[in-house]
Amino acid sequence: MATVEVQGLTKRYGETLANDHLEFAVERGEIFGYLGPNGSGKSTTIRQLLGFHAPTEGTATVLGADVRDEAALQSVKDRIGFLPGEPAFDGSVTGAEFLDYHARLKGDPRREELLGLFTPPLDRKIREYSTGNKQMLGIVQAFMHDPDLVVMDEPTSGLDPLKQEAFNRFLRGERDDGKTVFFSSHVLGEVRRVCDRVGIIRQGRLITVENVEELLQRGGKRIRIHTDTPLRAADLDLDGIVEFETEGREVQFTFTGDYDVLFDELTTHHVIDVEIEEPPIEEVFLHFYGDEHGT
Ligand SMILES: Nc1ncnc2c1ncn2[C@@H]1O[C@H](COP(=O)(O)OP(=O)(O)OP(=O)(O)O)[C@@H](O)[C@H]1O
Repeated sequence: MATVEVQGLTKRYGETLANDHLEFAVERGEIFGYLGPNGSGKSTTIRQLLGFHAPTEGTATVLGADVRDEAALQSVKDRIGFLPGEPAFDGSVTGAEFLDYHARLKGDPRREELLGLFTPPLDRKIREYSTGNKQMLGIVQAFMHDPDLVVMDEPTSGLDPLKQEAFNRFLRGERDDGKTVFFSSHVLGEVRRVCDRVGIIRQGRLITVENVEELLQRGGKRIRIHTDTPLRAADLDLDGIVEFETEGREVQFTFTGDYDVLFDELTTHHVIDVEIEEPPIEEVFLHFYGDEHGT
């Protein structure tokens, strides 16, 4: 049985259909990214997986427990770690006191190991913490009892790039040890660096579940080129160019075609500067998943 199995999961808040008959599974030993723009329904799914909100229709199982069955879910809770999107810390306690509290609830065999990697200032009151320090404290809390499944809502917001990389390395190690990680994000770059597969949600509906490599191939890259004479779209008549924009001697477009063909073409122009970036997530949704999924 998969570690997480979502079966027709549906959640309505009044008129809002926040999750619409979702179907997907997260296998043991994978890092699964749950990607979607703001308000698409990611946190709603997470709240149901953890039993905070009841599904309107459908259900999910987590480590074999049906999320509608409070007793079953309770029996697997100490095998689950959770990092909320906006952790509600009590600012008047120190980081150490916060971890002590959680340790009493579920244990902390990996606390010291995690504090070697993530370094919140434990003796200070949480109200004095920076966003990144709070995030690190939340990460230690989520993993210190050595859970089999960790669910995280936008985990790397606030971490600096070095800590983010340390976190990604740590997650890969957990995955290799057979742990399962489910995390939501609205940042394609965050998901691509660490996830094996990604589910894309938009307006409550699951658009696709893909391997990250496939997603990136479909998503293309945003390319910005500065030339000494203005380029027009017609000068770059290549397959795979969309969203072409020009401003003075700079052009920008999203490219999903063959890089060799693009670079050959560019040798016929005098290029002063080139930037290649991840496309904005909305563009991936709009251009590669199309309007039939609802805009
Ligand atoms: N408790 C609630 N009551 C009413 N509507 C809600 C509630 N929680 C979420 N919603 C609505 O459900 C939809 C999905 O919200 P959700 O928070 O799940 O999105 P999200 O993808 O997690 O967004 P973000 O990336 O901004 O956190 C939104 O339209 C939101 O306004």
